[in-house]
Amino acid sequence: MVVPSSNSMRTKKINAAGIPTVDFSMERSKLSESVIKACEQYGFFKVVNHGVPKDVISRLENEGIEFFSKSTSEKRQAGPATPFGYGCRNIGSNGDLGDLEYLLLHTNPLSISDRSKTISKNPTNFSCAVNDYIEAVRKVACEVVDLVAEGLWVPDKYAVSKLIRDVQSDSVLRINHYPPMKSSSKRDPSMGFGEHSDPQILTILRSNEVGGLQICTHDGLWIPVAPDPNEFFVMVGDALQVMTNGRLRSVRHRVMSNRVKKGRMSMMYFAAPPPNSWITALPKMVSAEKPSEYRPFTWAHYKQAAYSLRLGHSRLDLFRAQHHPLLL
Ligand SMILES: C=C1C[C@]23C[C@@]1(O)CC[C@H]2[C@@]12CC[C@H](O)[C@@](C)(C(=O)O1)[C@H]2[C@@H]3C(=O)O
Ligand SMILES: O=C(O)CCC(=O)C(=O)O
Ligand SMILES: [Fe+2]
Repeated sequence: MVVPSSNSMRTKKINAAGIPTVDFSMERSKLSESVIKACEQYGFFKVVNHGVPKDVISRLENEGIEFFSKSTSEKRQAGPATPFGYGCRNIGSNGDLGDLEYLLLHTNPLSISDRSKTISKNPTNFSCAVNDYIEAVRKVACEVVDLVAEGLWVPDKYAVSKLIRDVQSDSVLRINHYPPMKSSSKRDPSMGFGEHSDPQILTILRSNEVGGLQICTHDGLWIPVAPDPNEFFVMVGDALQVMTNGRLRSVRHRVMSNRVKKGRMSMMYFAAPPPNSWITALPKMVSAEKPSEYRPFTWAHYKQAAYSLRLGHSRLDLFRAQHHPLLL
């Protein structure tokens, strides 16, 4: 497959099978090594043998199918997404558009139960499906960051997962639906979700069997990701890049919609710390030879910056230690 790179329009034949797979049933020391390798190489990998029960995934998937099959006016009752709720075509509030509709939810159980009333005729079923899914993928996210800490020999192994498990955690869940493109559409492929990195610590992504996701390598080449509804994909987010002082870099990604009969549905858990947490390099990642690349900031500061910028902005650059506003 020939995939143009976003900025340089370079093209290269890419083997989609090149994406690393991490098997959670592997022996622990090998496991942490392979997580670090995948995170360093791509900031992206597939997890197999993750232990999340199939019904936890299918219950949320069915809720998503039911919601997105409603009429536009019914769906709009759950919107607009400011930032939470139902959104259609607008991604955020700064003019980014995509060929998708979505539900964005805060993972706080009270917020979920409140939102459920406008999303489903059976809010209890909806909240249960969402809460069970969040609990399961939070475990996967915490396991991944613990493996990262082990692989980097960080003394406080749970320093990062503690933030994700915190009751004040600002994690969010997003369900995206990319409707199938009409065969008369001239724009083939079209941009489902534009190029960006996720601001949080880590993203756990699952989709149905419809593809479209592409990741960008550190050399600027786009790789299509073959969908796998039974497994999860992990993405390194901006906050983990800062915590590892740039050793792991957040992955830029996008979704292209193609002329397919079925729509793509994806569900992302974005693992985030509480708003008042400081996002700084873990002490183990800083030395005289490798001083901190970023100025200290809280998650609330970072989110505020992210939400005031366009989707594709390389917002971490604004927090570089040597960054000077006049050099913008
Ligand atoms: C254009 C935007 C949408 C976004 C907030 C932002 O201003 C920039 C970051 C975007 C993003 C990307 C990853 C997640 O999908 C998301 C929920 C997030 O935390 O940051 C979205 C935001 C959004 O859609 O509200
Ligand atoms: O829908 C997808 O597969 C990815 C979406 C995404 O990157 C996001 O919501 O941040
Ligand atoms: Fe994303």
